[in-house]
Amino acid sequence: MTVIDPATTPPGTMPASESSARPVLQVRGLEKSFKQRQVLKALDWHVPTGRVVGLLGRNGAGKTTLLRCLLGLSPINGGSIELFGEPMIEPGGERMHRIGFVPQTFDLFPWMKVRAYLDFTAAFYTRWNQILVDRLLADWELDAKQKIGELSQGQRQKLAIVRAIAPDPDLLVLDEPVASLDPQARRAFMGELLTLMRAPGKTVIFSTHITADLERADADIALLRDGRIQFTRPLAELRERLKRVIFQRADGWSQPPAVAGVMKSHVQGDQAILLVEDPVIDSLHALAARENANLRIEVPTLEDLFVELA
Ligand SMILES: Nc1ncnc2c1ncn2[C@@H]1O[C@H](COP(=O)(O)OP(=O)(O)OP(=O)(O)O)[C@@H](O)[C@H]1O
Repeated sequence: MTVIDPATTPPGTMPASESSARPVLQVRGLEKSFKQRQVLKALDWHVPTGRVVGLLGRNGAGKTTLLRCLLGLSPINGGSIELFGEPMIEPGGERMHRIGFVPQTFDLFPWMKVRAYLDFTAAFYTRWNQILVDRLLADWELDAKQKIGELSQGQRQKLAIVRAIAPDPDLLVLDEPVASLDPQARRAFMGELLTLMRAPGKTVIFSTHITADLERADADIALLRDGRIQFTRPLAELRERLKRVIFQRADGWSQPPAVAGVMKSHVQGDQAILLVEDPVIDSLHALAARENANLRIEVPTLEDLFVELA
């Protein structure tokens, strides 16, 4: 498979219309290694206030590592992180009241009952929304009298989400928040997320492999690959600008034909399949005629994009 990195979009940049917005998060040159394994490499990322951002990347790409570094939960080896315009050095302080975090797994306080855990947590926050907590417990069928240790994985994830949303955070960070949820719960959760986002100044960053959820949230897509954020772009813009271009001919292809704006390409059977940004349709037709090939241009699904790019 031929891989050509996007030339038009430097890693971590935002579309011009958004780059001037006040960032909730600004990362510059972030380095993170575990012993000899470098996971994040000179990573730059800019997330403006008021967006829902879906962080995509293959297993082991470093999504959890990145989210933990952003929140000061994992020490970094280089670079800088600013949250709400201030350097992130360690978790804690007033700023942490503005951040909600849902970790990938939630296995704290197994001996505590759901209600006791939430009451205990509420005491640390000035903006705890008890009405929302009670509504979500009822809607998501969580038994307040049950011990956390006796909850299923999905129920724990729901509890972690309730706990993260209740303090009315300005920034909500979720690490695969819906992995254990059934389709109904996932849909309800995305609904809550979007409701939360309607308030001005709120930002959500969540990692996921479930592309349907990103589509439901109409999220910006940030792709983490090779230790860097390759791009952050609104889903609608990706849909509009990226096309799947397929050249087919009986003789097949030794390599995909050269096309301006190619992000990735490969040969499969008698087809050359290219992912192209802003394709020039007339040029593609001319190329197909020269190469004696049939041409097909498709709008890729987000899942196609993820498979091609990640
Ligand atoms: N505590 C750790 N010690 C050593 N290596 C680690 C540690 N945490 C993560 N890694 C390594 O860092 C890399 C990135 O892991 P990470 O969990 O951040 O990936 P991810 O993108 O969240 O993956 P997934 O989609 O599977 O959850 C992996 O190679 C992993 O083995």
